Amino acid sequence: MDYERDTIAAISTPLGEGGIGIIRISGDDSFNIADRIFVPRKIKPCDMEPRKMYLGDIIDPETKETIDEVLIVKYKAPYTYTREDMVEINSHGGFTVQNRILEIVLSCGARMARPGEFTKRAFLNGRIDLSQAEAVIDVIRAKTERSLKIAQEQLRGGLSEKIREMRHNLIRILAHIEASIDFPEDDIPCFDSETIAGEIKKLKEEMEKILNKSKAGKIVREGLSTVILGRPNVGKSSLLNSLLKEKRAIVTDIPGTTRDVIEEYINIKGIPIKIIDTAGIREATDEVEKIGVRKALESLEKAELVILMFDASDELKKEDIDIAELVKEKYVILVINKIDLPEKIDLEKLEKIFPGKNIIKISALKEEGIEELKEAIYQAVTKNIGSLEEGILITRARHSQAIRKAVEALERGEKALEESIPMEVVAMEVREALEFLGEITGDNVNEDVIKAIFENFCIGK
Ligand SMILES: Nc1nc2c(c(=O)[nH]1)N(C=O)[C@@H](CNc1ccc(C(=O)N[C@@H](CCC(=O)O)C(=O)O)cc1)CN2
Ligand SMILES: Nc1nc2c(ncn2[C@@H]2O[C@H](COP(=O)(O)OP(=O)(O)OP(=O)(O)O)[C@@H](O)[C@H]2O)c(=O)[nH]1
Ligand SMILES: [Mg+2]
Repeated sequence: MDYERDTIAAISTPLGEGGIGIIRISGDDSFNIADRIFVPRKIKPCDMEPRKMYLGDIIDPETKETIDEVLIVKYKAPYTYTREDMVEINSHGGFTVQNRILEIVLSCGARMARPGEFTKRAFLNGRIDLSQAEAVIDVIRAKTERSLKIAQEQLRGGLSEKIREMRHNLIRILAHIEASIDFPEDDIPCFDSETIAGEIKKLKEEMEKILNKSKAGKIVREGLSTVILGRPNVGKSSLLNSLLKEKRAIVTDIPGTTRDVIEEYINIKGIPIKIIDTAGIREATDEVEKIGVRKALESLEKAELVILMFDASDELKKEDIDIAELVKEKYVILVINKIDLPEKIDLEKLEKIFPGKNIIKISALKEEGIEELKEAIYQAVTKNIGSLEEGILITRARHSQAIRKAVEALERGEKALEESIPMEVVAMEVREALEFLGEITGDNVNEDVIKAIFENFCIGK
């Protein structure tokens, strides 16, 4: 796969007020551009040692106007992030100053980098594989220390190693199969179909074990989406606020206050939980509220966990029961709010609707029972996803799909073995499995997939 060899530039730090801002340049022309726009205090860029910082000024080569006092670093290929010549300009961190410097760099012939293009070049130049490149953005977006740890492990090459090892084993199996095709009369025991079947089974089980934890991986990377549902005024927004410990959502005693869907992350023991506050569900008459209710129902569809809320200080109403019907397919935590007020709710009736289900009693207003609720959410997560601790964790649907397809290919291979279909067919399936695993590391992946991955990056990465 080839790529454009032009020189690219971007602001790699967030735009806005900051101590320092970094503008990055990568490509053959990087050092030339630096020479034209940097006036050193002591050493000219062409005489600068790589990876050393030098002080000087960025000037506009047209007007000779000084733009900023900066530190500049030169990186000589191939020992760089992209494996191309690179320059980093450490300017003051300000919107105008950084943009001005970028414009000057571009006017000297660099092209604005597309999202993820530096990392894409690191991948295309073979410094990192595709799963490591994906880990770069996962590190940046990690929501909890647990997410970060897993992303760092993947960036280090942990997943790549595992995939390489499994591919190596597949190649070994393939060699056995091919030997049995080429020399069928040689009755060497380790080449018989039973041994091959055993080897395939072992590898398939290993892949299945990884797949079993893919849900956990996805949750650690993306968060568990948890929707708070209930009829108007039960205290959904109050609960969101007390979980966040800030007044994020509007709370009033008017039923139908929340209309938009509000999403915020909380961290429960290192697991990111996306809490979604929604409009109270009822037969709305108001046009805006109707849209809110529709959005609430859409959130329910996508949610992995439902916090179903009832008002302890009020009777169970038809609306409550209708909502209970809606969540039947979901993992539900029952919450009774406003326990600081006299209890009016018919708990027995509620228990009948949800037999055997634990009910958590809280007061969102007085912040009582919130820790118990968090513990229940954590329990729901661990019940749902199992242990996070040991072994390799895959965090992306792209990875689990590839492994699933590899497992399916191996299953077809096993079936062919059982049915004594020619060994060539078995070999073909093993080769397929090999290719699917190669999608993860990018050894075998099409350009559209690569494009889609890097499009999701931020600019300057
Ligand atoms: N200023 C700055 N800070 C940064 C980065 C950067 O590019 N610039 N990084 C970027 O995101 C991260 C660091 N990651 C990096 C990874 C590899 C190489 C690199 O040059 N690798 C070469 C040389 C290895 C070596 O000297 O040991 C290589 O692997 O061949 C640079 C940065 C975080 N902080
Ligand atoms: N006494 C008491 N009042 C509460 C509690 N939680 C919420 N409230 C009150 O109940 C009213 C409704 O609270 P909200 O959080 O806006 O309820 P909601 O479910 O988001 O309502 P909608 O957005 O209209 O669906 C407000 O007046 C809150 O102060 C609680 O634990 N105890
Ligand atoms: Mg609300």
